[in-house]
Amino acid sequence: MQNYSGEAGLQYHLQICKGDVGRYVILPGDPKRCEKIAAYLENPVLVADSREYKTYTGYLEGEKVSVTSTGIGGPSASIALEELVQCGADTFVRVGTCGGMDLEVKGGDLVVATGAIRMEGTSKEYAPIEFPAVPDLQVTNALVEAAKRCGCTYHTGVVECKDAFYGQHEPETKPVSYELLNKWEAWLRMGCKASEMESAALFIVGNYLKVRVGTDLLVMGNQEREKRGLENPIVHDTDMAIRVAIEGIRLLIQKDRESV
Ligand SMILES: O=P(O)(O)O[C@H]1O[C@H](CO)[C@@H](O)[C@H]1O
Ligand SMILES: O=c1cc[nH]c(=O)[nH]1
Repeated sequence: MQNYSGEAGLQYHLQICKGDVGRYVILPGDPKRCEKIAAYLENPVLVADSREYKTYTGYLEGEKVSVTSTGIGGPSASIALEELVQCGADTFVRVGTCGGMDLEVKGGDLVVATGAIRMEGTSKEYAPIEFPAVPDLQVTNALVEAAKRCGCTYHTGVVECKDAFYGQHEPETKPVSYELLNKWEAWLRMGCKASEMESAALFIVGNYLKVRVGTDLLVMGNQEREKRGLENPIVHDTDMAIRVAIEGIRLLIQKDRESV
């Protein structure tokens, strides 16, 4: 590939090299979430800050663990994953926010994704649409176990990924409202838990690159509950989702050590 970075081994967008990151990487969307996550690591160091990609590296259980923000949407998330894998990372937990869809999913709950609807563009540039966007089973099991240990209310199930945030929240205002509304109704009928933007691309790129990817998400609110006049708490605090991701990584480190 053309070397845009000008320096051997330096990744063009993330501005990181081999050795800068650990095998395990936590992936928030928002760069501002990186500090909060890094605070759970031992001796965290900011290793790069480039575009929407901020990277910290520290330690958990004596193992190098990193945090890299992916920005919003599949295009930037896929770049982050590709460049992190080039630097030796192979296990990823996306820790993000989402909007609840299923009526049982309330603001403040967590969702651990068991699959993602590919209503975004990036994953289609990797794999035909028939290929499902599924997370790694070991990472997903670790996140479920972590959610239990953290004592939070969590749901497992399929999340919807799209490119237009306002297509989710104001579908009736869009020229293609007929398509957005009909598909949304189908996702609800299929029991989809929540809507967010990056997991489908991360799962598909993860499958392609043969690395492990899983997702846990804070539910910020639920527009379907709002629509029906049901109680609809709005929650912004991502701390529990972060703690679940950290505990999930700890469990994976332990399991990976046992299996060598
Ligand atoms: O909070 P993050 O991780 O950014 O995730 C969600 O928030 C953004 C939209 O507000 C999208 O990136 C969506 O997936
Ligand atoms: O409703 C929401 C909340 C977070 N992220 C989304 O994509 N949608």
